[in-house]
Amino acid sequence: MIKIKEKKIDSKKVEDGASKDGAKIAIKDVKVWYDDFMAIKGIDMTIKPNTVTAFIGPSGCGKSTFLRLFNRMNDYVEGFKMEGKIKLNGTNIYKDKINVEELRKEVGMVFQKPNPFPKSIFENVAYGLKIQGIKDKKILNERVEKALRQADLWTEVKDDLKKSALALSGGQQQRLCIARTLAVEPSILLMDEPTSALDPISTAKIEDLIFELKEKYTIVIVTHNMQQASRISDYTAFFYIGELIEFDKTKTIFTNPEKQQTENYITGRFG
Ligand SMILES: Nc1ncnc2c1ncn2[C@@H]1O[C@H](COP(=O)(O)OP(=O)(O)OP(=O)(O)O)[C@@H](O)[C@H]1O
Repeated sequence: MIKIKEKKIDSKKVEDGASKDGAKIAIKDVKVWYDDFMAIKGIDMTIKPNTVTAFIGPSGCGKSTFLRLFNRMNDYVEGFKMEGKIKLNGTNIYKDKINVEELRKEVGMVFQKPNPFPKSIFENVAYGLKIQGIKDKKILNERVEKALRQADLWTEVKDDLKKSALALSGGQQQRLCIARTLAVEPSILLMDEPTSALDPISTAKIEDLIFELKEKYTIVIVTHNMQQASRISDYTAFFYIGELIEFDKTKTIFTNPEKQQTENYITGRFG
């Protein structure tokens, strides 16, 4: 739940996903600067609940910057400035009084390189729950098991929960990081090139997982892998030098894009 001033978004509304217009995330005329450099040049986008949206585009076009806006990760970057509105379930997340910790519970993030803590498998998944103040062993056990099952890792690690997370393979570590994110029960999952450090088998596992997770979550993924975008996403956004060139159903983007620039990019003519 996101707390803004005294107002709360009730969890039913969050689960159902959205504001009156059916948007899970509604982005209106968003601009971003790093000091004087304009990295995002006025973007509108509507992301629907329980969909997978892929962000594609050449290196440096602003995909990660745009993704990181959704959980206010750019706030830490020196020189960062943004204009415009981003509404999550109808609530503007750039209002001063927003509770950023609550926002990050709602909007989980998985990074390019798996980054488990140097702790046990159990402690990694329980971490966010303990920060929330959950101490009851039974509840912790249940939530850890649930998250590991959701991340399709439970059968592989259930007898080794005390083992160090660092002893897992890269692919398992990435699923552990997904479990750690899911444990605090977000409704949006942001993934910044989550499979780029993984082998093809681990990548396929994560892709299958993304497909299953969209039943419960709204997923936004940055990927350089065009086949991956076409395999797993419902919608694709093509960015180029800070602009959103085209945003449409993935099938349309990959079979019948409106813009020549999009076609050039997806057919490998540049980027
Ligand atoms: N912390 C920062 N300070 C200054 N400029 C930045 C910062 N982060 C990103 N930029 C610039 O903003 C632009 C967009 O970067 P961003 O990382 O969002 O692109 P990207 O499309 O995700 O790239 P990649 O695919 O290589 O990860 C780039 O020109 C980049 O150099």
